[in-house]
Amino acid sequence: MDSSLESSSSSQGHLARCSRTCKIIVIGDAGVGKTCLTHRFCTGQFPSRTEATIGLDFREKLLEIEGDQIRVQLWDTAGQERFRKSMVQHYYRNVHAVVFVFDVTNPSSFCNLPLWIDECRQHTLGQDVPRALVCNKADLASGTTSVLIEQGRHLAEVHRMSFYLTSAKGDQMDQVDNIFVTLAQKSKNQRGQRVNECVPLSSRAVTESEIPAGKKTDVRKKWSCFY
Ligand SMILES: Nc1nc2c(ncn2[C@@H]2O[C@H](COP(=O)(O)OP(=O)(O)OP(=O)(O)O)[C@@H](O)[C@H]2O)c(=O)[nH]1
Repeated sequence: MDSSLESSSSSQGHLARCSRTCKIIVIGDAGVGKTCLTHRFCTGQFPSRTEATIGLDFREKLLEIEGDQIRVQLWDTAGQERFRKSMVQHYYRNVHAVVFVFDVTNPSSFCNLPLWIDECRQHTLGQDVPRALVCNKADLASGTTSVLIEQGRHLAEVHRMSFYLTSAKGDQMDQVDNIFVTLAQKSKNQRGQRVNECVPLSSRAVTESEIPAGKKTDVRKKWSCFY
């Protein structure tokens, strides 16, 4: 596992020859910090302002993992039911990994996790798809939140997911990186067992045309890491 790549013509050239895409969806209640986590991973910054996600925000980052270039596509989904209804099918198509997020200061975001896990199951995502459970806003954790954190750990264990206690806002960038890099690595290894070669860009699992209309260009303008 290595560093992420800077945007450069040489890396983009190589990417065109040999690239794998890893689509990771980030789901959970409204306001738990999905946008902030994905933004932090892609830019290294905590956004100064966010608005409720409508439908989907799309961000991506190029990683080099064990000598292979991986295009990590993060699908930051809407937490509010009214903003996600029409998009749910898009979220789950060709997913390689899933991140469930709850907010350490918001017990109901934890109580709702079984609903999110169930939604995944209904879209035929089995337990073999690498998944992580993230307890976010660790910078706001206090004595009273320790029970929720332990419950989170336990739930992750029951569902055989990795557990992370993170803050999109805190100093430790590594914590946030770990979530996505580890999932991308697991997904790569899993797929490597099935297909032991690079997937050409033109036939990769998630093509840009699959990103819902209206999301591609404006999101890239705002968020993309290497365009
Ligand atoms: N203190 C603290 N605040 C955070 C953290 N992550 C997010 N927030 C704040 O929580 C609020 C909601 O964050 P978002 O990232 O927009 O939440 P979301 O899950 O994407 O929400 P929806 O798009 O509505 O589903 C914002 O005011 C963020 O500044 C964190 O790690 N620590």
